[in-house]
Order: sequence, then C-alpha cells, then structure tokens
Amino acid sequence: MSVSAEESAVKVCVRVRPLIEREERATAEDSVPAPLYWKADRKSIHQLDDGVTTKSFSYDRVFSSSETTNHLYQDIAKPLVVSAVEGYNGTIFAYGQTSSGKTFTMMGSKLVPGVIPLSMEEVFQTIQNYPQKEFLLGVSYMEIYNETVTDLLVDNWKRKPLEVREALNKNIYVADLTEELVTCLAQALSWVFKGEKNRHYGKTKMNERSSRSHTIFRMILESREKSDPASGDNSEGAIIVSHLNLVDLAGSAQASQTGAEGARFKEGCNINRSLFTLAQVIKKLSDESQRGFTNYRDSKLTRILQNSLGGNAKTVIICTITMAALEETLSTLQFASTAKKMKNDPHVTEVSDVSVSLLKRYRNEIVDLKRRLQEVSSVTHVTATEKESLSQLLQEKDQLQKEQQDRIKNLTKLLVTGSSLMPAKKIPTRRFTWGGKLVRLSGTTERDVGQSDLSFAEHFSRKRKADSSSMELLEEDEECHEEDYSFTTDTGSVRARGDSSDCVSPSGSGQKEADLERRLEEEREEAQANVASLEGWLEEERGEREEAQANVASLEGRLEEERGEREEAQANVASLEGRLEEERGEREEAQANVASLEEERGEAQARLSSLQKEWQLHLLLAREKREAWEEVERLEQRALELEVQRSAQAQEQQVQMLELRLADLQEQSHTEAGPDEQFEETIRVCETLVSEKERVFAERDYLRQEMELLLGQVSSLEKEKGSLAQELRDFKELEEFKALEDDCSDDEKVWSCWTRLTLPTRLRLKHYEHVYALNIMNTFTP
Ligand SMILES: Nc1ncnc2c1ncn2[C@@H]1O[C@H](COP(=O)(O)OP(=O)(O)OP(=O)(O)O)[C@@H](O)[C@H]1O
Repeated sequence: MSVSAEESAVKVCVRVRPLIEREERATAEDSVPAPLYWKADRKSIHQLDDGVTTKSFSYDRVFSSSETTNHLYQDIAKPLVVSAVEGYNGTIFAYGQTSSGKTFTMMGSKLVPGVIPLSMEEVFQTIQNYPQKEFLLGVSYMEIYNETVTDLLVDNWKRKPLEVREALNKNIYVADLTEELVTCLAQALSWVFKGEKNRHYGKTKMNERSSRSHTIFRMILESREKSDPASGDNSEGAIIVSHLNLVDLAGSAQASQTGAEGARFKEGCNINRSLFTLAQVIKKLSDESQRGFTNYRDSKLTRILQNSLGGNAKTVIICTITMAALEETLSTLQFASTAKKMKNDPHVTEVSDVSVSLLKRYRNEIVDLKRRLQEVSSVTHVTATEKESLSQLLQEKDQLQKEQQDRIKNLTKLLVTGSSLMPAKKIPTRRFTWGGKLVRLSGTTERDVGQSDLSFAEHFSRKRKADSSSMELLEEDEECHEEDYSFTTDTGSVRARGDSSDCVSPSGSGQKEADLERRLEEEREEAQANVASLEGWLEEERGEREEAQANVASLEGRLEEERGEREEAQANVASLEGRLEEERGEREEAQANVASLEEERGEAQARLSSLQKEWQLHLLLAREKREAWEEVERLEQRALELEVQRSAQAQEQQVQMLELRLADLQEQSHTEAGPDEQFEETIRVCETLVSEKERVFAERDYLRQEMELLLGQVSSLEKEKGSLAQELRDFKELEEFKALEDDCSDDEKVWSCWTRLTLPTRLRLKHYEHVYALNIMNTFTP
C-alpha cells in the first residue's frame, strides 16, 4: 500500500516551553524582564531584535507555551500511532537543547502523561476498532548511553552491552534485546515505568534531572485477519508487522553551560557527537542534490533509527525550545527546518514466513495442539475394573490433556483482539487475570529479521527461566485489568475439551468377561497404535533435531562470517591506529612549529620592546634638545636685554658725569678765569661734549648691529629646530615602515603605509635602497 506525498513527508513541529524557575530567577536577580528573543504563532517562529522581526521559520505546527501535551499528542502524534496499528512503521522523536522539555513531552508525569503513555493507551483503544483482526503486541525499551546500547527492561546486574546488527534482509536489529509480550495497557505501562527507573539521569546546572542518554521505547505490533483456532481454521492470511518507536533524545549543551565535569563531561561529549551525526544524516537526506550513500554507522542512534530516517516509516519530529535562549533555540530551529525537507517511504510490511511472525507460529501451534487433544480424547467407555488397570494411563492422559489445555489458554490469551479489550460486562463471563505468569521471550528480536528458529518448547522453557523480579513487578499489575483500565480478557473462544473421559458405560454381567477381553484387546491395539504414534513423534523429533543441527551448522557458518568481519574490523582498527600514529607525528610536528613560531614571536616582541625603548629615549632626547634650545633662546634674549640695559645705564652715567663736569667748569670759570679763558674753556667743553656724543652714537650703532646679529642667530636656530623636528618625524615614520615591513606580509597594507610617508622619508628610503621600498616602488608606482 503506497501513501501520498504528504504522508511520506516527515512532520516537524515545535513546542515552546514556558519559562522555568531557573530562567525566572536569573531575571529576578538582574531585576530586568527576561529577554525574549522569539515570537511564535500557530505555524511559525520569528526572531526578534529589539522588537523587530529579523528571521522567520515555518513548520507543520508550533505549540505555544500555553498548549498542553495532550493538545500536541492529538494534533501530531495520534495519527501516527493509529497508522502504526494499521501496519505502518512509525517514529516520534523529541529533539532540543538540554532542559527544553523533551522528557516532559515524551514521558510526562503522573499528572501530565506524555506522548509515550498516551500512545500506549491509543494502541489498545484503536485495536477495538478492528474486531475482525487479532493482534500480538510486544514492547522493548533500550538506551544508548556513551555510545553503548543496553536493555532497560532487564535488571541492572544482568544488563550488558548489546550489539546492533544487520540482517540478511538489510533490517537493523539489536541482538538479544528483550521483547515483552503485553495484552493490556497496564502491562505496557508497567514496562515503560520499569525502563524509566533504569534510565541514566544526572544533575546539571541547566537541569536538575537531565537525561544523559537517548532512549527508544518500541512497540512491535503483529496483526492479521482473525481465524478461530478452536474450529481448526488455520487460514494462511498474511501477517502485518509494524514498529512504533518513541524516542527521547538527550539534549545538546555546551559544557560551559551545564558546568559538566568528569563523567558528566564525557556524557555530554557523546551526546553532542551522536546528535551531530543525526543532524548530518538528516542534512544529507534533505538535500535532493546529494542523493547516494548515507552513513548511518557513525553513531548507534542513527544506525538503530535508520528505517525512520529516510526509510520505511512515518516520522514525526518534535523540537522543543525556550524563548529565553538565542543561540541554542536558533540551532534547534535550523535542525527542524532541515528535517522538514526529509522524505520517507512508508509502506505496510506483510510477512508470510512462519519463522518471522510469532503470531503465525502461535496460531499454528494452537491448531496442532487442538488436533492432538482430540486424538487423545478419543479414548472412551472404560469399565470400573479397566479403570484400575488403566489408571496410570488415564493419569498420564489427563496430565497431557491438562498441559495442552493450559498451553492453548496461554497462547490464546497472548492474542489481543478488539473483543478481548472491550469493557467488562455484567454478564458472568469467566475472566482470567492475565495468564498467571508472564511469557518472556529473550532474543525475540531475531524473529523480526527471520533469524530465529526456536521451537515453542524452547519458548516455554525460557518462560520458566523468566526473571522473577520482573514477574513480581507485573503480577501486581495483572490485577488492574478490571479496576484500573477496564480491559478484560474474554476466554470464551477457548473451550477445554475431552472432559467427557469420566463417563462410564453400563455393562451386563453375562457378557462382562467377554467384553473385558474384547476391550483389553482393543486397549492393547490402541496401546500399540499409541506406541506407533509415539514412534512417529520420535521420528519427527529426530527430523527436528536434524533440522536443529542444520541450523547449528548455519549458525556456525554465520559465526565464521562474523569472525571474518571481526578480523576485517581488527584490520581496520590497525589501519586506524596507523593513521592515528601518523596524525600524532603530524601533531608533534605542528606543535614543534608552533613552539618555534612562539620563539620567533618572543624574539620579535623583545625587538619591538627594545625599539620602543629606543624610541622613548629618542623622544626624551628630542624633548631635552628642544627645551635646551628654548633655554638658550631665553638666555640670549635675557643677555640682549641686559646688554641694552647696561649700555643705556653707562650712557646715562656718562651724560651725568659730563653734566657734572660741565657744571664744575662753569663754576670754575666764574671764579677763576677771565672772559677769554672762560670762552675758550666753554668751547673746549663743547668740543668734548660733541666728541662724547659721537662716541655714544657710535656705541649705540655698534650695539644695534650686535642685536641684529643676535636676532639673525636666533632665526637660524629657529630654522635648525624646525628641520630637527622634521627629521624626528621622518625617523619615526621610517621606523614604523621598517617594523611593518618586517611583520607584515600584506602588500596592500604596506602600500597604504607607504602612501602616508612624507616625500623626504620616501626619498630617504629610496636613497638607502631599502629593499622593500624598492619593491614597493616597482610594484605599485606606475
Ligand atoms: N511544557 C512544559 N510546561 C511546563 N514545564 C515544562 C514544560 N516542558 C518542560 N518543563 C519543565 O522544564 C524542566 C526541564 O524539562 P525536561 O527535563 O523535560 O527537559 P529535557 O529537554 O528533557 O532536558 P535534558 O535534555 O537535560 O534531559 C523540567 O522541570 C520540566 O518539568
């Protein structure tokens, strides 16, 4: 049966988790409202940046934080569960960062049941809609922890790593995984809870109870059109086998966020690695242009879910997010968008091979036992005396009858039908609590792939070896058929026959002896017939043994093959080790290179710091020089002023002296000399005064010249200072250029620096035939 394109597409929905206490608390500490990076509507999610939408993603459905798990289940999971009952393989898995609500969605709690318990309930309810069909249901629960697959339905002390194998028909199966048969919801749930208890949880900074492993809860459903084994009808109708996988993935997280150390850190690495492989596989499958080989082998998770990723299954992905994370939510949404492009090829799988279907084998066995029971029941009419002689035979017969009846009852009860799940009626039908004991089938996964060749006798001997603790767990639940879940097992279709063996026929006394002899004769014949039939059985058994030996031989062949594979794997390991060795060598070389580069860097840094010191010194000297020049200028100015002052004072003193002299002379001339002498004296004084005045003027001119000379000197010093400052700048640029040339391999950068150099610096560089400058000139200058 093929399905529409819509059904073959993988359905992807997003569930938004409400803010949890940790996020609220962080907000309260900052006393600012939690930053919400996202906004959601019914079908899409938008990224917000300051209230403005920057990116949008669309999915089949987006569940807001106010929508319940039941909403989600009804909308997206229920159709898949119903189609699993109809015979399609189905997988639902939850993906998202740690603490985003995957386990809450898949497992839920007592008050808010998750997708797994809701699906179990749905399976048993849906079966009631198919009264013409009979079902055989099994459950398994496995965990992938640190890349090791283990069985969650066995007790801790018995748990061992399980191997993932590929059957001849290419189906992937987990060898030796327990598959428990269930006949009612309570039983199924009890296995879910048992597995849940055995699962690995741990505390991290992000989640008080973080799943540290991926888990896959699987229900195996076998169904076929109903036939009545009691009536001997053993029509060979096809059997449909489907798997319903309910997967709770561990969450991705950065070690820094979770505060993971030691074992938690290792778990985190393995989780991230397998999620990365899952994302890679999905990416490959969603890219139409990349058709071809998909490597599912890089992680156990993708290998086990191979069928659900681009294969024969309907798949639903639930991505869980929180509005209070940006990066992690973005990465989950990107994963979801990629997964949406993936296509599967779901179809109903029918099996006709008896060895593959447990249901078929049970049916055949029931019919066979019925036939044998009828044969044994054909012994009738025995007298009281015969009873005595044949009591032993009768006991054996009764025992055989009882065993076969019990067995028919047990096998019939394992078949789940719509009527067997009907709510209990008031009419006094005979009810069984479930079979008394659990039938436990270790290694039944082999039947999935047509590998098992166990006879029913083996199954029942295994039943006796069943784990007593598991049985105790279930025995309580068996009682809940009526009270808790209103499911009951109707055994009306199974009736024990042959109870008429107690009937005794009356006989006449005359013929008694003759009758007795006749009957003894008949009995002897019958006994002979029984012996013959026993011999026949023996023959059959011999045949079976031979068949078993053939199976052993074929198993040995497989063992041989596996040995070959192991050797190949060992060779691969050796070659990988070789590569590892090479890589180690390369790493060491790279480390040596890094060390030498480090050394060079150290040297360069030392040079740089010495250059910086030199440069500082240079600056200091330049400053001192500048200050010295300023001081010289100031002193010269001062000297000039003093000189002018001094000469002015000297002139003033001379004038004063001359005036005094003149006054003396005038006084002398009044007292001592006559008019002629006085006149002569006056003339002399005047002449002295004139000559004195000329001398003073000459001196003034001399001083003026001196000052001009000094001013000339000052301006030349000014010029010299300017050229020194320019030289300093050039020197600095030169140093910068040299440093850039040493450190930089980027021509463009060097060129841009070159263009910023002043012309004298460029000329100087050219003048010194600086290698790089010349190169640059040749490369860039037109
Ligand atoms: N839809 C929801 N409504 C209310 N509380 C929720 C919801 N989803 C998750 N939570 C709460 O958030 C916390 C983390 O959820 P849960 O353990 O399911 O996350 P997880 O994704 O499975 O984390 P991990 O990957 O670490 O196992 C739990 O306390 C859970 O009760």
